[in-house]
Amino acid sequence: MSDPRLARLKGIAPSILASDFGRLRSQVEEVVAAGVTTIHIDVMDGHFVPPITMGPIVVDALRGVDAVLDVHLMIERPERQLADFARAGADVLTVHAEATPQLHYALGQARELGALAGLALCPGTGTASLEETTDLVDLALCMSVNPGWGGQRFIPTSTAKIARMAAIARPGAAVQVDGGVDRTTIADCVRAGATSLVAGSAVFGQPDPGDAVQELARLAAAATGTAV
Ligand SMILES: O=C(CO)[C@H](O)[C@H](O)COP(=O)(O)O
Ligand SMILES: [Fe+2]
Repeated sequence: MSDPRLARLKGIAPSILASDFGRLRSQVEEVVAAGVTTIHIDVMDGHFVPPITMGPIVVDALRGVDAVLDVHLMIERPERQLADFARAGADVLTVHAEATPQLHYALGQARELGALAGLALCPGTGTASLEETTDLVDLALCMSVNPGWGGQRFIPTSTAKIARMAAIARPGAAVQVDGGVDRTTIADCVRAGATSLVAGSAVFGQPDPGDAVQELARLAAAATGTAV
């Protein structure tokens, strides 16, 4: 039987990186009330990418929110931290292929800890690691910017890569795109096969995040003729 969290991974996944951390919980509840079923949490360690953002205590602070907590680990050797994030309430643990020589182990570990396992690929990384591990991958993440910062421009070649990853991903897996997803890029991502659309600036950078998320969802649905 398919994990019920996979169904909730569909649609817009607001990234809290662009939120106002002084009122994090209420900002998250605002987008959940607007229909969102996934919250994207960007963890950066100052090594894999230069910035340092948040750790398990922020995941724990969002415990009980009515959404899948989707944790994008931009950290080196993520297998060493997976248990802490799982204990904090992560539903999805996404690791980067570039961050560990133990990718197969890390994906299996994420599942053993009760989370869905995600595999992220940077823009310069090919899809071979997804081919090798696809049976273990619940979420295939195509980075459409170089990881590390919100508010960057979408790299246009990403749409072709989304399609390649969607073709490799196991049936039922989420295909996620992250970086520069906004009103102008979202339709192409959906047409290419993305089922989960991370948006930071295009949601929390807007005057009304609830309205912004609903507009993005409308554009995504219009791109396929169905709701995503
Ligand atoms: O993983 C990330 C950056 O490394 C973020 O999820 C992503 O950049 C979202 O921000 P925006 O929608 O503003 O591009
Ligand atoms: Fe992210």
